[in-house]
Amino acid sequence: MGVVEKIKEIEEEMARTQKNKATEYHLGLLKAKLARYRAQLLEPTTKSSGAGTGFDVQKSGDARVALIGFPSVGKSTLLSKCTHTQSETAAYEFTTLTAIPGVIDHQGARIQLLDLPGIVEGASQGRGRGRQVVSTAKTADLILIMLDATKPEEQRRLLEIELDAVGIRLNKKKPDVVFKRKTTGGITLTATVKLTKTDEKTIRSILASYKLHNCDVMIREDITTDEFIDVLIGTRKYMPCLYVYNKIDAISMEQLDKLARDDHSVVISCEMGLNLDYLIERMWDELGLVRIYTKKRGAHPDLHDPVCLRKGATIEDVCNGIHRSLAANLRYALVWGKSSKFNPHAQKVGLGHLVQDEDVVSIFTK
Ligand SMILES: Nc1nc2c(ncn2[C@@H]2O[C@H](COP(=O)(O)OP(=O)(O)OP(=O)(O)O)[C@@H](O)[C@H]2O)c(=O)[nH]1
Ligand SMILES: [K+]
Ligand SMILES: [Mg+2]
Repeated sequence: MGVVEKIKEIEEEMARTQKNKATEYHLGLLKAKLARYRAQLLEPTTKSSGAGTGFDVQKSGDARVALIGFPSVGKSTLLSKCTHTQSETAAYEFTTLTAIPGVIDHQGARIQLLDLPGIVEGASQGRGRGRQVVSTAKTADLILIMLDATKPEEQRRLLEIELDAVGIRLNKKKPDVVFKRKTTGGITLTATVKLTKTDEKTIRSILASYKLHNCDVMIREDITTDEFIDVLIGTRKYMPCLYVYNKIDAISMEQLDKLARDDHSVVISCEMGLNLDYLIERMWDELGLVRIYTKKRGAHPDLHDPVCLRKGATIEDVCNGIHRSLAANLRYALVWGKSSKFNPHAQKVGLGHLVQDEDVVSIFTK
């Protein structure tokens, strides 16, 4: 029996099994087994099989955003509207057959927007170009799930299931669990909070099913069994995501109002150019980019070409963003702006100083 059939069999057994306290343990084991088979499916078996490898598109700019959706929801139309790149659009499905990159210039930052082929149900099990699409999506900093506002709401769930099956966790934080393999000493399991969604017995048997007989596990959050399996598998990707409902020109105000209510959703019409600027603003916020303007001694800061970094960046990152030998030769830096203790005056800082959006930085070398 192939892996796909085994997966199907387990899924059927899970669907047949009623969820209650008595079956919780058995379901936990099934879930662990399922996760193992899915991981196998995603590993390339031979070099030429292509499974697990994405489209070969060079990363460029300061961040990458990937467009995922069923066919004909308007992904290529969005790329063509927001960037200078034209991607073929048409009323028939699977118009786009490869990854097409475009660039959005926004507030001095360059965001790469990747148009991708539409995916179909079952994509995670190898249907269509699904696996290639999702592997490429994993290389992005933000996912835009594009949906057709005129289609049933269920399409969103179906897409989420596909992404979940390949280990992409949307808008979720990594579970707060410390897991350490050892060579001897058995299993030490501690929980600093009360576990209400799973229990010690389930966790121990899952560890056993993974042949993990020596390890330290410290659980610091009320996790589910699935979240524990994610920690064990370790290759999960936790990614921010916006749900973009397109074609709002074709729905009623009542429907629109309902779709726009969700925290992570943005409603647009590519064809009518509605709300596209707002979508870019939201992408900017989700990406959490910071712009740092550099200033040479005695000159005005360069406001046209900032160094773009992630929230949490330090002076060291700023140095590396300018030239790779700079950090090693830093004497000190002067910083003006929100991160300066003496704002509006400059503060003298070292490599570890955290910078903030729109800071101005002068670097002094040895
Ligand atoms: N009514 C309406 N139609 C739209 C809108 N945006 C795109 N379309 C139409 O939707 C159809 C599909 O658009 P595409 O951009 O090719 O969709 P896609 O998601 O790239 O499709 P595939 O590449 O086949 O997966 C085209 O006929 C577009 O004209 C919109 O905002 N409103
Ligand atoms: K299309
Ligand atoms: Mg397309």
